[in-house]
Amino acid sequence: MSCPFNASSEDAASCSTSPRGISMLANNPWVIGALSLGITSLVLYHQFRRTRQLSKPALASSGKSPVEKGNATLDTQAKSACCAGTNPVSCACAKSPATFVLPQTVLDAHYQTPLKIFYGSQTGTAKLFAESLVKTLQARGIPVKTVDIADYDTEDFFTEKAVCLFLLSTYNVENPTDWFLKWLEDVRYDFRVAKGSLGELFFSVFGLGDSAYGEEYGFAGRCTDKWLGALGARRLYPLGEGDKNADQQASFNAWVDGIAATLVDAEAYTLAASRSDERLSDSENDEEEEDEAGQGVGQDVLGSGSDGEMVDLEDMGKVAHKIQKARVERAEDEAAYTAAEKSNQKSGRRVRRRAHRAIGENDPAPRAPRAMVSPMIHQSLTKQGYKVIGSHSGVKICRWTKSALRGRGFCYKHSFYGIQSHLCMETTPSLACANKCVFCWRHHTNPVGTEWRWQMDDPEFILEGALQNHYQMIKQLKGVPGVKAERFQEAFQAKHCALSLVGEPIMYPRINDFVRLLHSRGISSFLVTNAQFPDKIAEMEPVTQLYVSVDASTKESLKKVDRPLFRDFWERFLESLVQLRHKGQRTVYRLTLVKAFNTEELSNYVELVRRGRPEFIEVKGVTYCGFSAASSLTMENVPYHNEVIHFVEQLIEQLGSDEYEIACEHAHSCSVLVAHTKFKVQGQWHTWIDYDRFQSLAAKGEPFTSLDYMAPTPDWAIFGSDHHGFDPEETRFYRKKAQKKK
Ligand SMILES: Cc1cc2nc3c(=O)[nH]c(=O)nc-3n(C[C@H](O)[C@H](O)[C@H](O)COP(=O)(O)O)c2cc1C
Ligand code: SF4
Repeated sequence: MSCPFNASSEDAASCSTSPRGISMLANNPWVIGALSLGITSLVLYHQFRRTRQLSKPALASSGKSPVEKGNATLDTQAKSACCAGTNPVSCACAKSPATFVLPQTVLDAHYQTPLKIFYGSQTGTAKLFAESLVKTLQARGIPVKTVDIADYDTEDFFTEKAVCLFLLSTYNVENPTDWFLKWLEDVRYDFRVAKGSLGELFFSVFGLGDSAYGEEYGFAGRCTDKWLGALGARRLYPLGEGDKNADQQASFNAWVDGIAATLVDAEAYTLAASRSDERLSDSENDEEEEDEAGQGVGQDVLGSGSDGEMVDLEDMGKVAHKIQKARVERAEDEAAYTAAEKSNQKSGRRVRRRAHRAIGENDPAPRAPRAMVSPMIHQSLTKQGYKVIGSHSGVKICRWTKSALRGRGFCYKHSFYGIQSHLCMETTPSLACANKCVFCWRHHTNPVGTEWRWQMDDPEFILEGALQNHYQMIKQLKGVPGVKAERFQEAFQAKHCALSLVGEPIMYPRINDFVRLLHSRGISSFLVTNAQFPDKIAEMEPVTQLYVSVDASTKESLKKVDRPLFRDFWERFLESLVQLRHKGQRTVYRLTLVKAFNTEELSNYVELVRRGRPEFIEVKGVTYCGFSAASSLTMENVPYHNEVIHFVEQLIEQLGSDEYEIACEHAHSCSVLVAHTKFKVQGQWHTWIDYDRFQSLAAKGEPFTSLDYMAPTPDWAIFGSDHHGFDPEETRFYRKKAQKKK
C-alpha cells in the first residue's frame, strides 16, 4: 500500500506548510480524505465531550475524545505502516510520538511494561486487594502502580501502553466506579467507536460483589470484562470474582496466583493478542463487506449519532445500519438483565441462569446451603461485640443493660412499655437482611439476601445459645463499679426478647416456633421487621408487639435510606403496612429520623399511617454509629429532641383526626411515642404492657387484642412531664462535660 504521507525525496515539503507543500497536499486525494476525516473527528470530538460531561462533570480534560483517539489509533496505524519509525526526521509519522506499543514490544519487555492496577472501592476491600497485589507482584520483580479509578481520566485508555488489571466492587447505589462504567458502556455501544479501539490494552478483571444481590452480583466486574473485550482489549487472564457472601479472599488469592504467573508468561501475550487479532480481522471483514456495499471504512467512523445535523442525508443509510446494529446489541444485553430482574423473586435460580447467560457464562451448578455467617463476617461481627450463635443468629448486650445494672436508667422501652433493660435480651435469629441501611449498626459487615438459602439451626439451639451468651456477657459486668447486686441477680432471668438487634428476624423460616418457644419460657417478644416480607408478616403468629420500620415515606427516599436489595422494595413496603393493619395485634411503626434523608415529605408519612393504621408510632432520631465508609451519615444528620417533637406534632396535625396523640417521650434517646387514643382510658394513658397477662393469653391460643393486656403508664413517662421520660427512681448520670455545663 502506498503511504499517504509518503516520505519521498520531497518528504519535507509534504510535511511542511510551505506553499509548495500545500499545493502538493491539495492535489493528493489521500490527504483530502485525511483532512475530511480530521474535520469530522473534531465535530465528533465535541459531541463526545458532551457525553463525557454528563458522566463525569469534573473530569480534567486531556484534550482528546475517545472517538478522536480511536481515529488517532487508525491514523497512527497507517503512519506506522509507512516507515515503521525508521525515518524519524522526515516522515509525517515522526511528527507525533507513536501511541502504539506493538504486541512484540510487550513480548520483548513485558517485565518492563508498566503494569497498572485500577481499583474501584467504596468500603476499601478492593483497595486493600490492590495493595496486596502490588506487594505480590513487586516481590516477583514486576513493576506496578495502582490507580484509583475515581481519579482516572478514561481518555487515556485509548493510548494506554500498560497492562491493566481492574479490581472493581459492585454497588447498586451511587459509588466511585459509576462514572467509569457509564463511560465504558457508552463507548462500547457507540457505533462511531471502532471495535478495535482498545487493541493495545492487555487486561484482566477481578470483580468484588455479593451473591445475595442475585442478578446484580458482581455487575461492575462482569460488565467491565465484557465491554473491554468488545472494544478489542486483549484479555490476558479470565475474569475473577470474589463473593462477600462466600470466601472473597480465597477467590482473590486464586486469581492473583493465576494472573501473576500469566504476567511473566510470554506465550500468554501472544495468545491474548491473537485472540484479539482474530476479532479485529473479523470486524475488518465486516467492514470490507460494507465497503462493497458502498460504505467506506473512513465513513464508518464519520457518521453522527442522534443529532441529525451532523449527518449528510446521503450518508443516512450507511449510518443507520451502524446505529441499528449497536442498538440491537445493547437492547439484547439489557433485555437479558431486565428479564432476569423481573422474575427475580419468582425463580431465583432461573434468574441466575439468565443473568449468567447474559454475560456469556455457563449455567452455574446449584449450591448446597451453607452457613450464613462466613469466617470473615464472623470475625467482623465478633469485633463489633456480637456473639454469633450457630450459623445465622446473634446476640449482643445493649448499653442500656449496663446502665440498668448500675441504676443509671433504662431505655425508652421502659418509659413507653415498662421494660427494664437488664431483663431484656437483644437477639436475632437472622443476621441477614434485605437492606443496607445507611444507619445500620453493623457497618454492612452482615450477610444480605432476599430469601433464606442458608443452613438452618433449630429454635431451641438458638434460644439456648442466645441466653447462654447473654448471661455470659452479663457475668463479665460483675466487677463494673456501681453494678447493683439485686439487679445483677435479676438479670439472669431474661423476661423480654427484642428481636430487633440487626438483620431481619422474620426471614428465619421457623420464626413462629422461635416466638412460641420464647413465650413458653415467659419471655415477651418484640419483633421488628423491615417491611420487605409482607407474606411473612401475614404468617406471623401473635407476638407481644409487632413493629415495622418505616425508614422513609417515598420510594426515592426509602431507596436512599434503606438501600434495599429487592427491586420491588416499595411495593413490598406498602404491602407490609397493609398486612400489619390486618394483624389485629399490638402494632407499631418505628420511624428513625435521619436529617436530610427522610425528614421531609410529611404528607407522605400521613398517607403511610392511614394505610397501616398502627396502634403506636415510635419516632426516634437516628443514632450516629461512627464513621463508616459504606455510609455517608455524619452528626449533622442526627436530629435534636425538639426537632423530633416538632416533626411529630406536625405529623399529628396533618393526620387531622383525634385518633393519635403524643403519649410518652424519652428525651435521653430523642424518642417520642405517638399512641392511638384507644389506649387512653378515662384520661389515663395505658401504653405499658401487662406481660404476665400477655403470656397467659398467648398460652390459651384464643384470639385476643392489644387492649386485653395493656397497663397504665406512670406519670413520669407521659409527654410533658418534668422527668422527660426518665424514671425518677433511677440516678441520672452525667458525663463530666455535661455535669460542668449543668
Ligand atoms: C450499599 C451496598 C450495595 C451493594 N450492592 C451490591 C450489588 O448490587 N451487587 C453486588 O454484587 N454487591 C453489592 N454490594 C456488595 C459489595 O460489592 C461488596 O461488599 C464488596 O466486597 C465491597 O467492596 P469495597 O469494600 O471495595 O467497596 C453492595 C454493598 C453495599 C454496602
Ligand atoms: S435492616 Fe437493620 S440490619 Fe438490615 S441494614 Fe437496615 S439497620 Fe442494618
